[in-house]
Amino acid sequence: MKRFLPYYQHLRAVKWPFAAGVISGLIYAVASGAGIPLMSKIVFPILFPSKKDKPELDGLQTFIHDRLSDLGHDKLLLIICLWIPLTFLIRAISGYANAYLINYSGLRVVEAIRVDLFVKLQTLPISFFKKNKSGDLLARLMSDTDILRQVIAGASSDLIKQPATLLSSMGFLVYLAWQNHSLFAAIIPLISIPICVLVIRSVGKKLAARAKQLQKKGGGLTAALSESLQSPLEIRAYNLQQRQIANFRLRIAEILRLALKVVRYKQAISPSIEVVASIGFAAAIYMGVKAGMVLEDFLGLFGALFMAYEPVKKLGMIHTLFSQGGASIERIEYILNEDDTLNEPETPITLPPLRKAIRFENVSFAYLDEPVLREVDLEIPFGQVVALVGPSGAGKSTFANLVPRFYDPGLGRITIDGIDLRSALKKDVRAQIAVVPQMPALFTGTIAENIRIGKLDATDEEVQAAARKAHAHEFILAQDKGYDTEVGERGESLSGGQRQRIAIARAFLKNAPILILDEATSALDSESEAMVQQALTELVKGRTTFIIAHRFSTITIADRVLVFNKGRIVADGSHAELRDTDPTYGAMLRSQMLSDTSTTEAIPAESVVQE
Ligand SMILES: Nc1ncnc2c1ncn2[C@@H]1O[C@H](COP(=O)(O)OP(=O)(O)OP(=O)(O)O)[C@@H](O)[C@H]1O
Repeated sequence: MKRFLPYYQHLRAVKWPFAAGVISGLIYAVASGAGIPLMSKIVFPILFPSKKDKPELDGLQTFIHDRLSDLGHDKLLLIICLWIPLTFLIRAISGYANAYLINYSGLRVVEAIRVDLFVKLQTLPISFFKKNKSGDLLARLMSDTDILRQVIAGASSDLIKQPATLLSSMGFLVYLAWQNHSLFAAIIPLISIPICVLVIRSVGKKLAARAKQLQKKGGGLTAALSESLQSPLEIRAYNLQQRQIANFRLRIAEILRLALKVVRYKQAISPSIEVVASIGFAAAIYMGVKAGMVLEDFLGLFGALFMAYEPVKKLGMIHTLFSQGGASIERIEYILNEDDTLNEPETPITLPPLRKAIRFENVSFAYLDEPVLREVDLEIPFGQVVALVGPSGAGKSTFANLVPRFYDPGLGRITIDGIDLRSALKKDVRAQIAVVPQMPALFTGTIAENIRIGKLDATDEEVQAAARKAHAHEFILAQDKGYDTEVGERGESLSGGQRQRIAIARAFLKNAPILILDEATSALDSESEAMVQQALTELVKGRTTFIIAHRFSTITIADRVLVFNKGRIVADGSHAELRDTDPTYGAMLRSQMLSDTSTTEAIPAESVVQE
């Protein structure tokens, strides 16, 4: 329960509906807790003949009793017959208002938590997404917050109403007992309430453990599902359907097993409380009769006891809800409390556009323990086009990813015109960089909207000019609706080359002084390849460019080549220099020529590098 308190701060935004909800809960409690037993205590004895001459009443009760008696039997009967539905009407309206308003407040809380989670996910470093599966994160954002909504909505409406009902009926019981000594013995069965609490606590604990496992498995299932939905090609190409189905069945069966356990514990609470309560009732009857209790007193006692056990039962259910919700809170907090490992500086320095050079000063970096970049020390003057080559896993992408601060160096520093990247805001660093990834992501929306990502306020003319420079204009016009063509979820309707050209158009539009380009490893068709090549030649002009090169054709547009091997730069120079002086690079080129001189334009660089 304590764990949920911080989230109730979101209620500040809905304080009035929440307050109205609480007040209706109190009205509900008074109407049901004290109203009904009160009727049976004061009113029914007037209407129904009893063995007892007159009920024992206190001053106020006698006053009410006398006024009611003065009305006459028939009139009173009419009033009571109206009073009963009226009491229930008040109970119904206040109960409804309470449930609606508290649910509304609960939903607003969940809405705020979902937004907080999303905001947090936008700021977390890339490393967080590498270590967590997107499906699991999705489950935390959607299913866990939904469970939280159920908890807040389910619990909140009762959280005020039920304790208030319990208190009012218990207060009434104590009051009755105070008035009538014979009742004292009869309220002793109330000690069965603590027994109920014990039952609730122990079941709640078990339920919490199972709920935690269940939510975790649920996250795993969503992750597996999203993986499966994202890889239809591989699944079919490798005939993995049966394996996927078997895997899915296994997960579902495990989830079913855990879900049933949760249901068992959840459903056990109410009947257990009823059994304990029925023993309490039986004890009340026994002790009441032994103490010489009269029917009117017993009716009052019975009503109040009934009203007292109902909230205990409901509170038990709330406890189970909180136990289940605790597991979700834990999973939500995993995201909310994640530290941003790429801290912003306390007093950020304004980063002017790059004019002179980017420097890597003795930079080393490790994702885990093993360094993947070692003592990299170099300067890249403004406007230089640098090709990064070397075997797979040599550290090329890691090197390029340090420039936009996707990661920070473990040792050493990277500067732009002498300013350490870590002393500027991440958004300012990234504003200077355009990135064209290997498989550019296209967002849901039109082609124009996808290009406009480079500059959100770009005019249609600017978008088209960028597309022309990227050699994308023609194929865009050939689409059904030209620039207004919707691209699919992952841009599946476009070819790899077309997607790259849209990403290049984005980069043209962004017009940033630094460009990072990760070439597509898959071969583009020769026309697309030529288009991309032409677009790139244009794009790199006047920008400091890093190209993770997979094609030798790319090296021809580079001023400088960095050869990576096992995290070190083992050769650094122009294509011509390295070709003549560096044996590794020379070997790379020779192997390429040996492999097939006719396809030199499309041979992946790393395929010819021997470690
Ligand atoms: N997020 C990560 N967590 C842990 N290790 C990683 C991570 N990303 C990369 N690595 C490891 O770091 C090393 C360098 O990887 P990097 O991607 O920089 O190589 P690369 O030269 O770009 O390779 P490729 O050409 O295949 O993309 C590899 O051994 C890789 O397994």
